[in-house]
Amino acid sequence: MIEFKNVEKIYSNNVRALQNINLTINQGEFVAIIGLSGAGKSTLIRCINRMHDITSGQLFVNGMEVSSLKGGEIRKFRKRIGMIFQSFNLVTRMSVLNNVLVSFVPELPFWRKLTGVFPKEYKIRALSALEQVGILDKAFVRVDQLSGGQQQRVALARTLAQNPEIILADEPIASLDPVTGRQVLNDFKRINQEMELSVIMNIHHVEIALEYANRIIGVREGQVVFDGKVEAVTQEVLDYIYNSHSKEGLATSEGETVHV
Ligand SMILES: Nc1ncnc2c1ncn2[C@@H]1O[C@H](COP(=O)(O)OP(=O)(O)OP(=O)(O)O)[C@@H](O)[C@H]1O
Repeated sequence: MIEFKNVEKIYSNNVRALQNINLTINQGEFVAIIGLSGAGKSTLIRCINRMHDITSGQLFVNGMEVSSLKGGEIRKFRKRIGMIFQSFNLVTRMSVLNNVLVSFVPELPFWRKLTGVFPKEYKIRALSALEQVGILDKAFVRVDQLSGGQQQRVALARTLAQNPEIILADEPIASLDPVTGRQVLNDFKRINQEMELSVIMNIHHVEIALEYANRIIGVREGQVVFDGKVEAVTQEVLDYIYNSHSKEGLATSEGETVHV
């Protein structure tokens, strides 16, 4: 479970990227965070794995207060939270398998780090992660020979090899065409359902967010202005999240959370 309690994030340039964030995300949810560019979506996601420190309030992940973690604790904590980026973050001149194996490097003893020899058990875990995303046959292919969609699957496999409880995805399909993007999100959805992994994803394509997520969080000017089920997202809600609706307020028949 992820809990934000009155979270605020002010960057060093005094930009208040998040304010009064109160959210509870249960294990196994598939959440899409939507909002205009600059609304605070990436900041919200990146506070969860402490890529950014919050300024005030409290943020808990499975009961652990994220701000209180130190040194090695942060490393261990991050292993439980996979992160997927728009740009895939792969080493394109290496093979698919080696890109997945790289995620184990911090766990290896020094001599193995030097020799680059991975234990069999790790190779099996890496291969099985590739199988989960349907690209086992590409294990020995160099990443730069793959399509964008296949590369994003390698990134997902690298994350899955760590057995995470949560996957944070920052615009995972922004570099892909809509058809390939949907194929990648089909993997996210299947993994979310089969493994009960939580998926929290920032996304600009609203129609795709509504198609894949179970819950939508609308962020506007650093605040959560909508939090509810996909079915409750009306045009009026979208207009409000995307700023074209006045700040007068918004009522939903579903009793969803709407902050004004
Ligand atoms: N490292 C940073 N230092 C200072 N200000 C930042 C930093 N990162 C983001 N901001 C500011 O914080 C606000 C929220 O940015 P954030 O990247 O979270 O928005 P976003 O909704 O993810 O936008 P986009 O959809 O364009 O990625 C913006 O005003 C942005 O300029």
